[in-house]
Amino acid sequence: MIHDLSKTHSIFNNFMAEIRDVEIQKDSMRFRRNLERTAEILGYELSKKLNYSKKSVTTPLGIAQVDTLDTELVLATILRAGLPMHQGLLNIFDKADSAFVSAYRKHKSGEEFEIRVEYLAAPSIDKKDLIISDPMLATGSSMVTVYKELLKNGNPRKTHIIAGIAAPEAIEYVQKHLPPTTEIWVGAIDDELTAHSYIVPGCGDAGDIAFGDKL
Ligand SMILES: O=P(O)(O)OC[C@H]1O[C@H](OP(=O)(O)OP(=O)(O)O)[C@H](O)[C@@H]1O
Ligand SMILES: O=c1cc[nH]c(=O)[nH]1
Ligand SMILES: [Mg+2]
Repeated sequence: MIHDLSKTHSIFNNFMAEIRDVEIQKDSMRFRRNLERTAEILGYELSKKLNYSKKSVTTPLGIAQVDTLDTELVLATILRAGLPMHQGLLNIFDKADSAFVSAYRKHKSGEEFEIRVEYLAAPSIDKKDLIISDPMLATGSSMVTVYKELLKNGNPRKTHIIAGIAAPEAIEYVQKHLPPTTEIWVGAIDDELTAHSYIVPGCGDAGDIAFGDKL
């Protein structure tokens, strides 16, 4: 199931507009903070689909019955660009465990590349709800590769994908390779990919904007 927050009028779209804006992007701290707050909102929307049960809370004046979260979560993200979204998710799911996976495009010839994973630091994800965040879903190959890598640590009960901007190709690819129960929470779905697999209009290279050019 796909949840596209651009379809709803909310302040969320102002944050997405700033993420895309080539002038505002020059302020990398603002870019990172905007990714963080989009993840907070996407995570909040996702939280409505998790499991809750009533608990008694002692207040200074009595006992309150509150429906609180039961679902055990693992928040996974893809280095580098996923880090600000990861922080956003941790801001709201503060009891969750974290998983970090690196993924980068290793170019073979011209436009062709494969995804290389060289770092995985993850807890058991067995029977937990797995949330994988990444600001960009372009071809979807980083996401699918990382998901498969995480399966070395168990089988999640359910998987959620949180992304800022997605290309239609990536949505199709993720849906083909992840279980049918997977839910995709996305800030916007754009038109197309360039020959170098960049999203158009997208926002450019999210990792470089957030953290600077790499050699
Ligand atoms: O859907 P895909 O075609 O796999 O592309 C999307 C990936 O590209 C970006 O990372 P990048 O490889 O630029 O690494 P970075 O975070 O270090 O910049 C982005 O954060 C995704 O991980
Ligand atoms: O458009 C894109 C595609 C991959 N990675 C990015 O950061 N942006
Ligand atoms: Mg990048």
